[in-house]
Amino acid sequence: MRMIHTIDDMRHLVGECRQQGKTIGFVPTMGYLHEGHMSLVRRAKAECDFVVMSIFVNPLQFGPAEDYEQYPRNLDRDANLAKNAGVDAIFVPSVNEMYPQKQLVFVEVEEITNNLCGVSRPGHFRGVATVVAKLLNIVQPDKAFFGQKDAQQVRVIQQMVQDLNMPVEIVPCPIVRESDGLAMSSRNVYLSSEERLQALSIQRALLHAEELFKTGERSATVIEQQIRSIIEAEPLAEVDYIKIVDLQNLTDVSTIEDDSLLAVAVRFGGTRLIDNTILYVKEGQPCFAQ
Ligand SMILES: Nc1ncnc2c1ncn2[C@@H]1O[C@H](COP(=O)(O)OP(=O)(O)OP(=O)(O)O)[C@@H](O)[C@H]1O
Ligand SMILES: CC(C)(CO)[C@@H](O)C(=O)[O-]
Ligand code: BAL
Repeated sequence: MRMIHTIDDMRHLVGECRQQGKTIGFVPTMGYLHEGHMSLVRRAKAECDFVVMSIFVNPLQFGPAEDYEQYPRNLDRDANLAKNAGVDAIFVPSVNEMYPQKQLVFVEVEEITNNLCGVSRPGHFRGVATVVAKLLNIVQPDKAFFGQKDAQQVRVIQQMVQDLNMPVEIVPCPIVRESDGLAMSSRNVYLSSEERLQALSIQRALLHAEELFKTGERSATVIEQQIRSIIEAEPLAEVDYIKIVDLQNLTDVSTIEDDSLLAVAVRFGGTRLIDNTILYVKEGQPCFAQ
């Protein structure tokens, strides 16, 4: 596996792959790898000849009071995991390599960033869209793989690629969970054992919501209230949001008449966790993640 630190070297490697007629799959991450990331790699390997993973904690997507400095980092561990998973190259640029001077150009995705994490984390999606646009320009993949855990992020990237005519297919991949149901996240390492135990209420609440939905409940308010009461029964839980939104435009819905996203963000201690499930109304193909 190659470890690449500069944009020039990355472009050179990608050029070689192209000359050999290989398709390129790209898995962007912020590192501290877990099974969720590995599931993206497996999908990329199944669908592409050459797999590039980026590991870059992007300062542009963190707010001033957020955890940019504390974000867990361990390049040796990540490089080993990536190599064992069959990643062909990791792209590990420095902040200076990605932002050598003051960035004056940003990608702003409107409307679908006006809800959910876009409200709690002002500027977050501008930072995400901008760095993903840069990474896509550097790696020039045929396909890029994103986790459904960050459901709003997937929608934002899909919209960016569509509106800016970027020649890449965005592949959403299902949420991977710990055996007890907690969605895998690099931030789970921040949780104390008590916080972690109480965080299981998120998955319990989502499963309860799915059951309600399956038995015919279509009131978003009823489902949201029941989820809230399950999560808030945990003394350490502080709900940021619990929302059912339209799957395409991410606006609030009151009655679930179309495919919808049930998304939650909850803090346990200082750790903000997100999770979600899709409530499909339409028969047939899921339109968001397979
Ligand atoms: N549990 C998971 N299942 C599937 N995909 C995941 C999971 N966790 C992260 N991913 C995906 O991996 C990619 C990189 O995410 P990232 O490096 O931010 O990991 P993370 O664990 O989500 O970190 P954090 O939530 O703490 O920021 C994203 O596309 C993200 O959606
Ligand atoms: C897509 C991403 C790598 C951009 O920094 C990040 O938001 C993430 O890890 O989900
Ligand atoms: N997984 C999304 C990256 C972030 O939380 O900043």
